[in-house]
Amino acid sequence: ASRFEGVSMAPPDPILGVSEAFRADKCDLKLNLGVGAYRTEELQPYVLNVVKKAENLMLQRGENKEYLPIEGLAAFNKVTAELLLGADNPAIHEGRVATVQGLSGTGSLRLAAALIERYFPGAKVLISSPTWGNHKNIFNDARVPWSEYRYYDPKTVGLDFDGMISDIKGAPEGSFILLHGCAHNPTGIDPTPGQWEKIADVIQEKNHIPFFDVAYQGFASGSLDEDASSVRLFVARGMEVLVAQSYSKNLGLYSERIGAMNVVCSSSDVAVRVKSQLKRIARPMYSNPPIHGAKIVANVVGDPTLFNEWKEEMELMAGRIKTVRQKLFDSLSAKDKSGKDWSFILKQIGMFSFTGLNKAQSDNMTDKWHVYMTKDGRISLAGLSLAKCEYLADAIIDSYH
Ligand SMILES: Cc1[nH+]cc(COP(=O)(O)O)c(/C=N/[C@@H](CC(=O)O)C(=O)O)c1O
Repeated sequence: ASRFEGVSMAPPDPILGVSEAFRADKCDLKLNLGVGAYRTEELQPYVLNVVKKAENLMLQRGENKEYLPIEGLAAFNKVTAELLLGADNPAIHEGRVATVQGLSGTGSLRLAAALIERYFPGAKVLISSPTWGNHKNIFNDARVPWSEYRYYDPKTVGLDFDGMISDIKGAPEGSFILLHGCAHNPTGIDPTPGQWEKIADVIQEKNHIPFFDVAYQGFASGSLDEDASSVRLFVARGMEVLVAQSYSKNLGLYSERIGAMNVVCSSSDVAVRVKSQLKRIARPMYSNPPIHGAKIVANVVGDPTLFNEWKEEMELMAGRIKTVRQKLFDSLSAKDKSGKDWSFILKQIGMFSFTGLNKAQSDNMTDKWHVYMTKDGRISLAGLSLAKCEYLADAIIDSYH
């Protein structure tokens, strides 16, 4: 008998497992609205033109394959902090930002979780209810206790702002509050600028530490600066802030695993020490990060022409999702005779729409209509074409009623 006999079968991942089921489906009507990955109107994966141009540049220049430093590519770390905070941000000029290249958003969140586990024993992380399917796994595996703050209100299909504020107020002083910088996953519901001000107030009052997950900068509104405004608000108030970044969606670098962990500290002396400890955590975890994605980001942002072209392509991607969102709303409104108000779909932002379908109804979407989505009722509009909106509306209406 095997020595690994005691190893049980792990359950499929709630998000990435959906793509596996989709691939196994032979029906040609099938629709993958599971993973948050952009597809074109032809439902094909999309490699941005600027990425291809940057890669051609890199090939011409010839690159060696030497190890990167533990903290990653310096040119990348510079531009990623500037993209997030604005190149003129005083925190950057005062050397108060500790930035380490991470294995995309997931790896960056994991680095932060390890730092919290090591230096804030007993501290809790508060995460939104609901939140991205992998947040709980990351903190569980890093042995960081977490609890939830109210976020989604099924009655209004909107933000339970009062519940959110009271749960953040009620948390033990000095808790980490995990916030989605923009395009909240899975609800697509973001606080208004006024609500962000109040969230910052209560976090400051309670001496909590804000911890942003920024996986969609530029992808939500189409503007890099607008989508970073929540983070910049907290930094402008002089708060110390943790920010995990990902270039999976906004630059389409999903499998390059390129992201960053930024810790905005109150002094440069502290930032230097924090960075040194992030390196100490990274070295035994994966030693040093992959170069290719970091070079692409540094080359795209470092060249004004490529940078502008990237911004145009981001607006195109965000724009396509907005038209698909509108078309889905129009199809649902035209077809549904029940008088249900579907306008919540238009109020949501980013890649996802939180349909309110429960698990059984989501199962019906898959079993009967071959529409693949996550069981919390989330659909990725990035995987939807205008041509398929009517079909999807039929499936949703059939599953709802
Ligand atoms: C909020 C959020 N944070 C971090 C990540 C991690 O992405 P990375 O590729 O590690 O940078 C994702 C990915 N979300 C999509 C894909 C996934 O689940 O991994 C999703 O929600 O479908 C997020 O939606």
